[in-house]
Amino acid sequence: MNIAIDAGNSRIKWGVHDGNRWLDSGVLATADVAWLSEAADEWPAAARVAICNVAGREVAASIADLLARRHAQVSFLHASAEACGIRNAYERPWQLGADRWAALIGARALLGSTCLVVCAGTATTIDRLDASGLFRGGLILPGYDLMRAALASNTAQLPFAEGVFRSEPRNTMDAIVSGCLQAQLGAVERMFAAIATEPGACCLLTGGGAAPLAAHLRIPFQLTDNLILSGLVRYAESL
Ligand SMILES: Nc1ncnc2c1ncn2[C@@H]1O[C@H](COP(=O)(O)OP(=O)(O)O)[C@@H](O)[C@H]1O
Ligand SMILES: CC(C)(COP(=O)(O)O)[C@@H](O)C(=O)NCCC(=O)O
Ligand SMILES: [K+]
Repeated sequence: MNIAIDAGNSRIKWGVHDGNRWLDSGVLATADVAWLSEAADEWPAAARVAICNVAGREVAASIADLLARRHAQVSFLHASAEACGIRNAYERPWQLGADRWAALIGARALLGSTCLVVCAGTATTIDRLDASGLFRGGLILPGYDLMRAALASNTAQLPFAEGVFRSEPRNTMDAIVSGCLQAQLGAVERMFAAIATEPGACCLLTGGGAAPLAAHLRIPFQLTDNLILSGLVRYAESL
């Protein structure tokens, strides 16, 4: 039995996996990390726990503390030069976010072909994994909600926009929504253009902000819930 915990900048996602399927899962705001202990009370005590955390030391310490009282086998995943059949071409491999590393491990377990791994969370990351298992590099940009929030908080006239995606927006709300979405989509599609001719090239899309991107992407893609959690299970199984 494995428990996977993905602590992101907005939300903590967790799941209990029995080797074949997810038995239980949940989501909470990262600010409410203390509530994770309620969920942990229900987890099987003998399970291995694998965690990726990009939400800072305090969140890591809170999670480690609440698990120490319940689970003996707790491992935090950190990016490295190589793990689970993936090699990391980052200049400083350990600098790569642990969530991106977990997503790459999850992607490799799902596909053997070249792919783009897109995690649409607080930030959007767009990572290139080749058919040999080499992570070649990737992009970090503000997520779609963060882009809209940045406009709202740094301009006098722009609100946090709830508009409609249009090719030729003719009001402020639609212009913001369309601009921020086009920025996300354009980055993904431009990165995909570099791998499009490779056999089986595909884009895996995950994260809380995946749906608005999925609605408009013009490349072959798979929406994959739990990509990061699946990568964590794979990592836990490799220990
Ligand atoms: N119900 C929701 N609560 C919070 N965020 C949501 C919700 N639905 C969609 N989102 C979007 O999902 C993002 C968080 O996704 P997630 O993958 O959990 O990110 P992170 O790993 O950065 O915490 C938010 O920035 C927001 O854009
Ligand atoms: C890029 C991220 C902020 C994404 O975090 P998220 O949106 O999932 O909360 C996180 O993976 C991170 O802090 N990475 C470290 C820097 C890097 O990956 O190069
Ligand atoms: K992300």
